[in-house]
Amino acid sequence: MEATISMKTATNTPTSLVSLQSIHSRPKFTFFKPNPLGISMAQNLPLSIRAQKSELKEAAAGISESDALKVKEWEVGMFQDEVAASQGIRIRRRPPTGPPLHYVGPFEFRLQNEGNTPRNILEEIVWHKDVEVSQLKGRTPLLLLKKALESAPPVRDFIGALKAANLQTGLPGLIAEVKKASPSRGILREDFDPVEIAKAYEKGGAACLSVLTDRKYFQGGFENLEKIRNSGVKCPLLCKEFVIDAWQIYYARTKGADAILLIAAVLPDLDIQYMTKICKMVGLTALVEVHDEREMDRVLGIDGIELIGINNRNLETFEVDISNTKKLLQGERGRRIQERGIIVVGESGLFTPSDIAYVQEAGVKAVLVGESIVKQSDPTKGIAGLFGKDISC
Ligand SMILES: O=C(O)c1ccccc1NCC(=O)[C@H](O)[C@H](O)COP(=O)(O)O
Repeated sequence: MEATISMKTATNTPTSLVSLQSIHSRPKFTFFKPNPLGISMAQNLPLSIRAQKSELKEAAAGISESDALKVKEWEVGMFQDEVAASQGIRIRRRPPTGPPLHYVGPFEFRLQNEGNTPRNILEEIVWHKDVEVSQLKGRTPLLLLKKALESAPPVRDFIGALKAANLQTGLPGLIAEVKKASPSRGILREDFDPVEIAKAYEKGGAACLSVLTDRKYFQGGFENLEKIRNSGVKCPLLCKEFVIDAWQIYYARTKGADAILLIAAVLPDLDIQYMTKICKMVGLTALVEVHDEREMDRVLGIDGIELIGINNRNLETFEVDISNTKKLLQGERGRRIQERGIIVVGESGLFTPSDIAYVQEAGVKAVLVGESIVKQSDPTKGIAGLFGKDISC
């Protein structure tokens, strides 16, 4: 279906449209670049419009540098999903035909179709995040964030803490997750006090903490990350987010994160490459998460990866299977990981000492655990139960 274009008044005309119109004097060039509110999408433009791209390029010659940059951004946005699909990524960054809201005159109506309905929960989260991040960026531009980095709390060594715990206990270092709810499990803990839980985890021997910052789907927030960071808890903190834009990396650092999650099911190779570099620039550790062999092979093809998480949960179906960790570490992949000194984290669905032993046997040096410990009335005891012994020393 062709993109349906909705514009109520000149005041809500997407800025990208305005800028492209200013490049072109002729009205037929009414291009719709993906914009912060997803009002219209370029990815699925009909071929006739795509063909005009070269014409646009020609017209762009001689325009100002900032307008030329906007044309480039438009081109990149246009092919984003095609590039992702060629790497086996099924998650589309934005609804290809725009959101289901449409306006005719003063009326607003919903028209649901394949192009504006998310195929699964991960895609829904990503589409929502895209709008959320665009709005946040509008309020705090990157330039301001970069300035704020100067007063951010110092970075702690995330991988160092995991290695030290592994050496000390002979067990995988624990990344304990501060999570109130999740799409698959609903509310995990009604009496949710993030700082109290973080302190209980630290007391129980957690090496690092993972803090959910997504509000809509996990009932988390950046205020939780900040509060934990300012509470005196010493464990390095992972910002558990759905990163789709480098801006979020800077933002997480200003809020006191020491590490951040990058999900290979969402991010094409170039994004992972570019984002891991930005992480290094600002001092953050990147935990790059994979779920299947293809994602693992893509990530192993990228230089500078130090920490890989294998998620046992399929984020599209919610199916959990801890043998996934073993499957992805077998044979050549496991050897390459060892050779390169990459630390692997086993993630999701770990409930018992035998689950921990199973993923350790498979080759992980760390585990990321949420549900099984956050649900315990005393999370400190929950950690001892998970490992079958007290790991605080
Ligand atoms: O858990 C979900 O429902 C979920 C849905 C969509 C995207 C991500 C999701 N979870 C993130 C995680 O995988 C877990 O928070 C993490 O690995 C800990 O898992 P668990 O120990 O099983 O709580």
